[in-house]
Amino acid sequence: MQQKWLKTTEVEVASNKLSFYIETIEVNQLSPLAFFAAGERKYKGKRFFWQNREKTLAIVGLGQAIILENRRIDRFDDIEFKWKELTKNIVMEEQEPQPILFGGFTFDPENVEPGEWDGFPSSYFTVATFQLTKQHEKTYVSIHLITDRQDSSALFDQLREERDQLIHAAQVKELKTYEKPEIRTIDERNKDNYFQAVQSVTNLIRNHKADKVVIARSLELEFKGQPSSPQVIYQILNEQPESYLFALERDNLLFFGATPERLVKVENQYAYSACVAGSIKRGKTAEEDKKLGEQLLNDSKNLKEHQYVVDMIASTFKKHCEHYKVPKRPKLLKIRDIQHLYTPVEGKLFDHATILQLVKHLHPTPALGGVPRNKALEMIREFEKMNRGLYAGPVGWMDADGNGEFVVAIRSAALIDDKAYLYAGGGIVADSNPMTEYDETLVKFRPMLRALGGQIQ
Ligand SMILES: C=C(O[C@H]1C=CC=C(C(=O)O)[C@@H]1O)C(=O)O
Repeated sequence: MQQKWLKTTEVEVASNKLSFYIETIEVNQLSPLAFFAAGERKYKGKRFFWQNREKTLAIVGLGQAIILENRRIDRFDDIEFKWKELTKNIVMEEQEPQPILFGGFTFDPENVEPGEWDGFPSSYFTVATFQLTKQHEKTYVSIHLITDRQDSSALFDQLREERDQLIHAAQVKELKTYEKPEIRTIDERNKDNYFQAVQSVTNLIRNHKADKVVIARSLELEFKGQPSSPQVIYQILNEQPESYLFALERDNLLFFGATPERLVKVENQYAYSACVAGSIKRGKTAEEDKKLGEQLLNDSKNLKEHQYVVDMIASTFKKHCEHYKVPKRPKLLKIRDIQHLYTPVEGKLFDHATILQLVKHLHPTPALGGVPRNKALEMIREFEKMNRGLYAGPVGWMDADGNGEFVVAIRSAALIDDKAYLYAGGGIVADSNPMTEYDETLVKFRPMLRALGGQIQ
């Protein structure tokens, strides 16, 4: 095992007498998934995984140096405040990977529907005890210890030993291939309610009660046996490498997915977002695919759905940026099962603007909520009759300098013991048709369903 020592940093955390110890080493040849899997025995339920769309960054977390969670109305501000407190004395060198806060915000903290998300807080973030960062072909492993104990050197030595064991396990074991899980049953939960919800919402939109509302539904899969987290992450790594891949464990729940949709990325006070709304399937041949793409680019219903998202994201950038740009027309975003209308938006943030303030104001965009936002949220609560949990919520990471990236957690599923819950929805406007919307959810279920060993049509 070749390792290059960087340094150990001790930082006093402002008001609560905590110290934040950080030690980072550079390591050779380490698969992020193998590192994640090395934590199976000791850290199951306390891990996360991230790979960006460009595949220039992978982050894995094992264990929890600290958990920041809340069930508050001011949930974004609360997490931001606590993270700033924790990190305000941290000074890192430019090339050094920083400790990151990883987690997510649920779609709607006011939703009280019982189900698989019972007990889940409306914000859930952690700093990992062991953080692997793979960035531009270099891999680092950091230890984070946040403690109020004065005599933590023995504890830190123990963590060093454990880190070396984890690295060793991840390096020497052959890169494992995992079978797909075996499904026993698939249940289209509340299918009748979905059709009714789409119909009722369409009628309300026609009566000018709202302009657009996104209605979703879920599938329940039961497996023969219990799939493991590395097993299902392996499948999305293989099958959806062109998407953002994320996985977050909390006790026996694994929320994971492969989303095409960035909510916001901030790098050195520049912000990047993406409007992704309006969909059509992929063609079986290149010719058919091109035709379908052209059809989508000229379809007034989809263009309308898309424009609501562009207007909202542009107006948020206007409030937070010195300058920003939005292309006039959408392009196509083609991923394995589906093509979307896509408009990237970018801008230079004002000095005081932060990634979490952008997340707070952007979520939910009309790609997942609707227009007007509050009316759409009320209608989703009334008609959807399910709790989205983290589905369609912001999931991602940020560092102490305020850089980070959050995606919209669609094309996702919650895996709990021998069951998985898959989620998909679509934008409803005045000329929506329930059967077409239903078919679109089938296409959107496909990536997660295939990863979990099933298929539709
Ligand atoms: C709500 C979902 O997709 C959104 C993102 C892209 C396209 C969408 C659409 O065309 O309706 C949705 O707004 C989902 O995948 O569950």
